[in-house]
Amino acid sequence: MWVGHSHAHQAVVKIHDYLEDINPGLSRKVFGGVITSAAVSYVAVRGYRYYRARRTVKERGEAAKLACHVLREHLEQEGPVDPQKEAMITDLELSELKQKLWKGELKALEVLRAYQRKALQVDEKLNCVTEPIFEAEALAVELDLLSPNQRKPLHGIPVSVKDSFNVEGYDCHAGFSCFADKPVERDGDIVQIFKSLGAVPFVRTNFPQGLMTFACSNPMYGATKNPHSLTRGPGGSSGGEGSLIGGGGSVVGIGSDIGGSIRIPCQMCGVYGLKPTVDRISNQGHIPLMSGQNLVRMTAGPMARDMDGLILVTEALLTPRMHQLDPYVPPLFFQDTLYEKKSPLVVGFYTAIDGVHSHPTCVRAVMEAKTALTQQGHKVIEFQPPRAVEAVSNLFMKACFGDDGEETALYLKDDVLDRSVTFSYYMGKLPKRLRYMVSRLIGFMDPPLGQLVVGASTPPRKILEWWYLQDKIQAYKREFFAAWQSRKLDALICPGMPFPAVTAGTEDNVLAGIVYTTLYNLLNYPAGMMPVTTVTQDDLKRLKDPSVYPPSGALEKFVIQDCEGTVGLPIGVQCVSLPYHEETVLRVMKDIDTVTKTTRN
Ligand SMILES: CCCCCCCC/C=C\CCCCCCCC(=O)NCC(=O)O
Repeated sequence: MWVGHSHAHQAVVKIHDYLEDINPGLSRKVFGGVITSAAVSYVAVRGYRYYRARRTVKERGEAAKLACHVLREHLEQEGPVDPQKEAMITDLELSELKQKLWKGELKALEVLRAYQRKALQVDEKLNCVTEPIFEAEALAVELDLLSPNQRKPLHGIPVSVKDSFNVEGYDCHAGFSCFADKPVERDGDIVQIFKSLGAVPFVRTNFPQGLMTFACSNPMYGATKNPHSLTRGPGGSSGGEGSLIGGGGSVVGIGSDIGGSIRIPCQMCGVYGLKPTVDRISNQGHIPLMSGQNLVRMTAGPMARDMDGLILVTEALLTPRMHQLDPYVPPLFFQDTLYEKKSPLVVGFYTAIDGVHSHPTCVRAVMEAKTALTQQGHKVIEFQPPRAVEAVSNLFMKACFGDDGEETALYLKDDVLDRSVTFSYYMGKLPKRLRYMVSRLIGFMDPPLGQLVVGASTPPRKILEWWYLQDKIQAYKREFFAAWQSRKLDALICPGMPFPAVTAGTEDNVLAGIVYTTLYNLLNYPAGMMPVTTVTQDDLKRLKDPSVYPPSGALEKFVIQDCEGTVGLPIGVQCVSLPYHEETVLRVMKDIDTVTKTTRN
């Protein structure tokens, strides 16, 4: 390096001397000209790339809108519809819909049409659909030709798909223009499995740029709204799914989660979802962001409008076919023995994690779930996860942001940046020492967020340090399991996010809330999220009482300030069990749902 540098230096000196010999002052002119042209070319190239990216973003967004318009026109041309029948179809719970399709009382095509129309209608209000999947029609027509004994478990069920999963013939770009307009050749595994089960993937749904935030907006498709309050966000990153399902435009969908992306929108939009153990459901064919990072891995999972729907779909998905497509999915199919076990369970509970206070409705939701489980004969005992904020900061954040945000920055180079990612993008751009100092400053205003950002700002630098990080994660997993075992737990209930949906675009103010969900990605425990209750006026009174909800940090102050208009917003409970015990998670969720569904305000 030094040798090359010294050669270059000598060459410059020689040219300089030569030019000065010809004409004194000429070298300044020549070098000045070279530097100016280099600078102008650099700015021109970057400017052109940015212009091209803006054009791609605009055209991609317009193409998606046009695709929705084309479908709308196609549906209108089909002639008169029976709105009552369509409303009956889209109001059915998943299990009822399945029965009617199985018995032949409903045709796959008429169910698809009802959902296409409903999804477009919901999308007009919430901007949750990115584009329709046109091949759905041919699939439905084919399904209607099958004889009854050829019907598969999810025969004719329409499924919405988060845009970050591969769908043959469509691009998969996560909001980065460098990936736009490059159609993929193969469906992602989970899409393939849904199809092989007879389901009909029919629309793709919105997400935040780069997927690493719980907002839901990107430059191509804009921001998605919450079905319960148009000024609030749906959560993310599977926010398009949450919004569409919560708004009634889909009965079941596919999301992904590395830090809460399935569970957060479930809480914010009042829907049901399951983040499985890594590799219980194949992840092949999801956009490969952070894919070389193996310490905390992204996982695909189902989201549904009702509890029985979530169970039905999970049971259907955990088939031998999944293992055939991806041999790294263990050959562990739906375990009826766990789900149907009659003996009472020991369920731990906590209402808050030290350092990040829990909104009174979130506390009440856990207590209502606790009462429900006790009524069902389970034993519910207190449990506090050890060192949660510290573990997420020092382990999860180091693993997930250990590249200094380089991967995202690479894809975003000269691209259009969405407002939802500016904080992490520019934090990544800061020189390391400055970033560390800024993180410390953030810590004065918002201690848990400061801790998280310090974690992200001090990643492992050498391979040996990565090994040590892996060791520390294993050690934390053992520590958590020892605490779990000491209480003889089968499962755990707790808040999934310690506040309801926040005003759209303000998610950065409450980032520290992610410790509630990311903990179970770090541990790789399966975790489900389900609606239990809604915010009441009385909860808001208690929110403003410092003895109930101390305004100790920036997050809490923001939640109090943002609480106007939150009455009626859904709040859920997170249910957790040991790795590969998805069936226990579902059993606990079902037992809570059986009681709380009837009394939900
Ligand atoms: C390297 C620069 C430092 C950046 C510091 C950023 C601090 C941000 C704090 C918390 C953000 C963590 C967000 C995690 C959200 C995960 C969402 C998710 O599960 N995505 C995966 C998916 O959609 O599949």
